[in-house]
Amino acid sequence: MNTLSSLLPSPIYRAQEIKLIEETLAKQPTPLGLMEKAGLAAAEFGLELFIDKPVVLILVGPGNNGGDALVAARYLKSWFYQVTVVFTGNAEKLPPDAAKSLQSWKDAGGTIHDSIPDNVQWDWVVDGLFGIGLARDLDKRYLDLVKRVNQMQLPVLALDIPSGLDSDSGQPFRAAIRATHTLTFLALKPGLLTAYGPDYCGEIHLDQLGIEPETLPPSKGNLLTQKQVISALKPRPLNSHKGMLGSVGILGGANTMTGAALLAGRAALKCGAGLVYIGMLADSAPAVDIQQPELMLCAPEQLLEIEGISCLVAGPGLGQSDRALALLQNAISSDLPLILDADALNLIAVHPDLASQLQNRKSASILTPHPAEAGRLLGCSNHEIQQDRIGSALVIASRQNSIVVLKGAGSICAFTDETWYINPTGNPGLSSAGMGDVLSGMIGALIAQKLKPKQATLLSVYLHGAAADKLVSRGFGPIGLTASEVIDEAKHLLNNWVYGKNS
Ligand SMILES: NC(=O)C1=CN([C@@H]2O[C@H](COP(=O)(O)OP(=O)(O)OC[C@H]3O[C@@H](n4cnc5c(N)ncnc54)[C@H](OP(=O)(O)O)[C@@H]3O)[C@@H](O)[C@H]2O)[C@@H](O)CC1
Ligand SMILES: Nc1ncnc2c1ncn2[C@@H]1O[C@H](COP(=O)(O)OP(=O)(O)O)[C@@H](O)[C@H]1O
Ligand SMILES: [K+]
Repeated sequence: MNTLSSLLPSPIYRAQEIKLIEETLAKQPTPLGLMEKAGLAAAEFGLELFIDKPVVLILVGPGNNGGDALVAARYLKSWFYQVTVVFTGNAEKLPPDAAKSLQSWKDAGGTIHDSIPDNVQWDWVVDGLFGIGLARDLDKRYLDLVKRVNQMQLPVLALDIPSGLDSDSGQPFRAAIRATHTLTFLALKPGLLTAYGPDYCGEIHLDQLGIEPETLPPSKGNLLTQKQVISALKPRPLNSHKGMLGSVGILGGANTMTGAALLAGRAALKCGAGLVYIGMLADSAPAVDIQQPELMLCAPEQLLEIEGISCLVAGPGLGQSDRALALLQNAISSDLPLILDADALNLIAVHPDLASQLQNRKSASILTPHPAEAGRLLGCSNHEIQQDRIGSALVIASRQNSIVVLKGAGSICAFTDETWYINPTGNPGLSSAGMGDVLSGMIGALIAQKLKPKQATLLSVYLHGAAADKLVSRGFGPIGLTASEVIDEAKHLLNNWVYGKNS
């Protein structure tokens, strides 16, 4: 069994893909069937977690997730746990493997309750109501069970996925079990990792049921891991100079939003760009950033004339004025790698000519929308984006011929070749103004230092979240975490990853 942080690059499959894999595996002869393995793995994990907690409530649903729970119940009973099994479904309608598991449970002397008994104090709960087969809102009977379990405030081990959570989107179907632990089988599912998934899953563990990951079909989706993102990093040559480390140009900072451009610039500087220029639109733009005088501030029109810029970031505090529009047009028509955030995205959403200009760019474009910006780009609501974060990110990537980072818990990085990644780092401390500006500056810095746009994007997204996680682990958040703190921590982590020092 693996914890999330110990996973190597790990494939993520949507429910339909998992079902196909399951069908293929079911045809192969193995000493133990998949359900038996899943139930045993769950019971063993329960034993590991709750060895001193003997009284367990097990909820069994109407499909194969319920079958897993019945197998777990049988093992736990044989290990002298006091097991109460609740099954409210129709035994006649159980799928064949689950029906066999029910029979084995009964053969082992197990009994079934058709509702949660009153006046019993359980130590923990196994949630085996629904797994990847749930595709519609919970009906009242299951909704009541879910709510009742959530009110118990007990440790809950969810099998495969917390019941009620959509395993593709991470959205609850009206309600979902709030698990303290989720043991997922065979491979990761996106719903565990993005949108509300992390809120409902608790600690995620994976049991591959003895199936070697290499034998699984290739997946378009993968979990981002530290090992993968840092593979492109290498120490600087001793004989380096600032010209080798690239220069980033930031376009933004209109009236009242100068801070956004400064944050992007400081992030670019502290993530290693050799030179950083900021072209600010504000009427009385500062001539210098007193806190960070290394930044070179200029008029935005002047920025676009500077020779030797390696990479442009357009959007932090850009505003949507005519001047902003004209500058953005120029930025898009440049042949530099381009990161577009915030108002640059909002302008593209309302100017189809800009959108088509973007589609035809020869060099890399990286779009970093949050869900509301993504909704504007696709002409739909924020809610619709969140219902299908992966699909939405892929559509924007394909329509705009761009790399896309759909931000928010479990950020999705999507590419034009239809591959996608989910980022496991980050926390609610990042839900504060300026964090997106920092991310765009970081991507700019890494592209300027000659990382490939894909690698620069994946590394920045992972690093941004990892920096926030580190700060929270040291008590600097999540409440009140600031974008400036994230910049400094990202610098430390990056040095640590390259030079292996606890700097
Ligand atoms: N993948 C693997 O390799 C392995 C998979 N395994 C396990 O199988 C699980 C998938 O099993 P599954 O396909 O039977 O689906 P599951 O989640 O149990 O639910 C489907 C049932 O729920 C019902 N139902 C749906 N919505 C409902 C509603 N709102 N209200 C009421 N009922 C509703 C639906 O009824 P129907 O829609 O057909 O009328 C159907 O009866 C998977 O998550 C994992 O735990 C392991 O055993 C081994 C390895
Ligand atoms: N709850 C969260 N968990 C993980 N990451 C988060 C969370 N909330 C916000 N973030 C991250 O913080 C950043 C916020 O960006 P954005 O909304 O554009 O902020 P701003 O516009 O204020 O700069 C994104 O990278 C996003 O993924
Ligand atoms: K479940």
